[in-house]
Amino acid sequence: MQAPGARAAHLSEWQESHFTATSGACSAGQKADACRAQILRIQYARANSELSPACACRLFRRCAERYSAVVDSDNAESGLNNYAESILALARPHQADSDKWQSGLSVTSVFQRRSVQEMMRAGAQSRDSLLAAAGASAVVHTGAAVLGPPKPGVPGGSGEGGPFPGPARGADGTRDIPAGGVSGPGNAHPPGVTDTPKPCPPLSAPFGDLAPATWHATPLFGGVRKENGSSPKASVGLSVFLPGRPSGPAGGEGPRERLALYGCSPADALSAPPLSQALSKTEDGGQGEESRLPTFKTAKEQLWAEQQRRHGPPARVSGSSYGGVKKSLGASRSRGIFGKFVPPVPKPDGGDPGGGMQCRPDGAGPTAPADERLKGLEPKMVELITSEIVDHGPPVHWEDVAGVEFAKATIKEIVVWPMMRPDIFTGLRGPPKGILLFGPPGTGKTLIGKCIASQSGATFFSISASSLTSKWVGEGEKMVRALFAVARCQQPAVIFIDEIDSLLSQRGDGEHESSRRMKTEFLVQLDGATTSPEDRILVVGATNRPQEIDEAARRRLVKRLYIPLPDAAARRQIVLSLMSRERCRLREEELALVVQRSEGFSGADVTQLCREASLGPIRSLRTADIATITADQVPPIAYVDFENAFRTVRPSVSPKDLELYESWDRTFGCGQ
Ligand SMILES: Nc1ncnc2c1ncn2[C@@H]1O[C@H](COP(=O)(O)OP(=O)(O)OP(=O)(O)O)[C@@H](O)[C@H]1O
Ligand SMILES: [Mg+2]
Repeated sequence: MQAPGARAAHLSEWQESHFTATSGACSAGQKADACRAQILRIQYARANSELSPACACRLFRRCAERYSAVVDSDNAESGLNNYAESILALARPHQADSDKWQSGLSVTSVFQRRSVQEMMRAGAQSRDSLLAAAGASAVVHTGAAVLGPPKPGVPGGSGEGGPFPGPARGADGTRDIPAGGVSGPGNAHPPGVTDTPKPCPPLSAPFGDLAPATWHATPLFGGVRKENGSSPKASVGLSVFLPGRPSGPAGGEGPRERLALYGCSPADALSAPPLSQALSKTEDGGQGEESRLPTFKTAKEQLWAEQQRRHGPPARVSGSSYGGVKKSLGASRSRGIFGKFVPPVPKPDGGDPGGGMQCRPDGAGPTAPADERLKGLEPKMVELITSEIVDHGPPVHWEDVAGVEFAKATIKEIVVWPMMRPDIFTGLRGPPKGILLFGPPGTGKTLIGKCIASQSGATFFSISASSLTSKWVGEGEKMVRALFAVARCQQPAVIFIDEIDSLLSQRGDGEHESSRRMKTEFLVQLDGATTSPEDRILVVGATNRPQEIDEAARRRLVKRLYIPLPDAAARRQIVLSLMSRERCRLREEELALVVQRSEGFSGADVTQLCREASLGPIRSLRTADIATITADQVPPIAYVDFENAFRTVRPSVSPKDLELYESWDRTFGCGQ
């Protein structure tokens, strides 16, 4: 017996949960919780003999009815079953991600699970005792009765004959006991078979309905009210993803139908996300099923299989790794699915945009170039060009280059537009094939080169002439030939030669033989590239010593653009751009002062000035503070830091040098 105090507390709990379960102010979840708590309390009270069996049974039934009304109601406010609906709707598309995914749970297998059998036994036992006490007229021992929720819409759907909901009810208020129905509580067979066998409702497909068609499969997890095959769940699943389409049973579709419905090709489906791979294994084996289903292939595998089917065994590396406008030739680029070497040139028949280099079957590298134009070149050299000379730098935009508006406009006209509309830029309008960017050091010539690389969409070969002369001593001549040959195979192409003066300086008596040969070769190639009308190769040279360039080369670099020191607006743009990445408290008039005082600075000098100024706030700190300070505690850059920076940063270009550039520009330049 309980103490009076404990009993009082017990009573108040009863009242409280009864209020919660019936109150209109409580949410459906709270009501369900209260009902569950009440059921537990009834069991507890009955076990302590506080309630008579009949009373316990009555209370239990009422409570269970209330509970199932909440759980099974589709009403978004008063019921919980809407959650189940949405979860099922969410789960359904994941099944569609993979053709062969299916749950390990099926109508048959779920009843063979030990946990389900234990539940069935326990449920049947307790129901037996309660129903017996209440004098119920029918006993139902079907697995579906245990697991299946009551039928909303059927009065007393939870079963007036007991607390456990059942799948079907006869007109007399007792449950249908199917023919051949399972009679024992521990029976692990599937639920009863109806007299007229019906196909499985397709909606149970997400949970792996693989039961034979003769089973009248009662939905295992509730919520499906109609069992006539036109379940609302099917339309829920489809209406989410296929608005406007006639809803039909999703589970009944074959893979092809589903693919067609979802508007993707089988190839798309094969390249489905890894989720499909993860789901491709059923929970409890399902190996037998797996062997009947089409094998899942990744897009890569499929591509490889198709290539093998079409072209036979791989004698050469596929060029399919080339894809974008900017062709990938370098070491850092994708090298195809199995290939070690990415051939740099297209097949002569044009069928394969990237193929061209024969690979040894052992994958040890290229043997002989397949393209006629690469014949006679050392494959090693071709590969060097493709891996080292093709540009890989971060993208540079036109806005990153401050000032030099005329040069930028001209380059756009010569490089970008002809690439965009080669049909317009023909004949007289044909773009020049050689450009020379000249001007004082640090004015952005190399930067412009990088910008052309990013923006032109052509294959961009960037080489420093000094590396040609120093790195490949004695081989420079071959290198130059290989460079132009590869570029010819990779049209449209831009060859950017930085410090071109060291390659094309005036030929003199004291010159080394190999250097002279290389220079001659360059001129020959430049001539070929610039005179051949069908070649779409642009050579861009940059130099800060234009006066040293051989006149023969100068003639071939027809557009000679002066890249001068930045004017005030350009200097302002550089400062603003650099300071925008830092914490800086420069007022407008202070910025104007910085711009004014940096007159005569090159772009590189202005950059250096800003670097120096940015160190000012750090220098103002004590050494001890530097060790402990957080990044946000560093004081912002102020005008005083620029004042200090001006003490150490001076212009790198002298007025005398400037005079030389301007005079050369007046003589040979193509500026306004
Ligand atoms: N017009 C500019 N706009 C923005 N930044 C510039 C500009 N000019 C120079 N710079 C800055 O100076 C740096 C050096 O420029 P760059 O290497 O392009 O000069 P360069 O003209 O090629 O010099 P050199 O003749 O010595 O090779 C750039 O990385 C950039 O930070
Ligand atoms: Mg440079």
